[in-house]
Amino acid sequence: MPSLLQPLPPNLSFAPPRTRVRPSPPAHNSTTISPRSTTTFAVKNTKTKNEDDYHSTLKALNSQGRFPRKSLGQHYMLSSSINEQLAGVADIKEGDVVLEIGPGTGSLTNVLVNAGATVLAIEKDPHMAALVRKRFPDTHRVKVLEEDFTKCHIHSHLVSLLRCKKSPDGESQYAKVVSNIPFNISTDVVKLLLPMGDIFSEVVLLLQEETATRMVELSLRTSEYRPVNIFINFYSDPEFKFKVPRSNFFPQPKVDAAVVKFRLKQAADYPSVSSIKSFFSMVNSAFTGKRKMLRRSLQHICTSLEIEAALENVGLPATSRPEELTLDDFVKLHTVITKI
Ligand SMILES: C[S@@+](CC[C@H](N)C(=O)[O-])C[C@H]1O[C@@H](n2cnc3c(N)ncnc32)[C@H](O)[C@@H]1O
Repeated sequence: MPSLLQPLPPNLSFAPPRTRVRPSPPAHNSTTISPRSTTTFAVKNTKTKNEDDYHSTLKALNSQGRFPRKSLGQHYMLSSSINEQLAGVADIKEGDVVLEIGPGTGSLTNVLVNAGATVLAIEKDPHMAALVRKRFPDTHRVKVLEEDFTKCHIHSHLVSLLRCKKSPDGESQYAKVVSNIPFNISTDVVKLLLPMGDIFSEVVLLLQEETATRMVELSLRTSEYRPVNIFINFYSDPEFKFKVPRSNFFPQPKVDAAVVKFRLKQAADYPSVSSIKSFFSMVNSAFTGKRKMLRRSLQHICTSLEIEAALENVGLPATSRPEELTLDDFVKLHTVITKI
């Protein structure tokens, strides 16, 4: 069986970085590292204290003799100040329980632990999981699970961790999620986490910028408007926090990133529908078939005449298409249709 991560070929090991200090402005510099003379990874506008992260990230990778794997979305964060901002967005403080998906070299984990959190870190890459375990030997502060997040039973892991942390007055505590996740599992992560308002109060994710914008902006009446927008707003209040230029990652991705904070709703605050499963089944059907009118795409639920009547009943034109309906409109339509 080939190793999950390919060892660095000898001619592709990371060379010691060359550092150029710009004379102006004095507080900022530009550091350039060349794994090969033909390839250049540059970190611009990072403050002097972030150089540590830059060097330690490469040192950690070198210590494993590993080259970042594209299939695992391994773009490591080089700026400790961005990691601190991520923790700040989630307001991490002493005693918090935090889930981190994909800790990588543990640079964000370190910031979370320094802020006082207990971290449950889930890492798919066995080499990186071993690295994080070695870096944080205190298993009371950092618990590392070597698993694929999209397949693990996160709910049971978190529930037992939170039970140990229950406050003396018996009040339940909520965990938080803070993660720089691989871009290719963003939608899966959001779909898994947002309905968990019973254990998480907020989910702070570093996402591809385009995905972040699409998840937060409603884009009603555009082809960008999808069932996932209905899903996100059903379970949370999303907020675009800040953009992260691609130059802050190693290796540098082809796109910029951005931080989104999802404040999770609790079940009592979800829009009132008779069945969440049947609601999302209707929403998904509504969006099948590009630019189809609802009176056609929902025909498997009831007749077109009944759908037209239901649309008019909730104050919408009989010719409505899914991209014209807000979450509230879908909720009202579902209520009327399920009574037919
Ligand atoms: C974008 S890197 C971020 C690493 C680190 N958090 C940082 O900020 O430098 C994504 C990390 O997620 C891990 N990963 C990829 N797919 C995963 C999955 N399905 N479950 C858990 N971890 C995964 C990768 O191995 C990698 O360490």
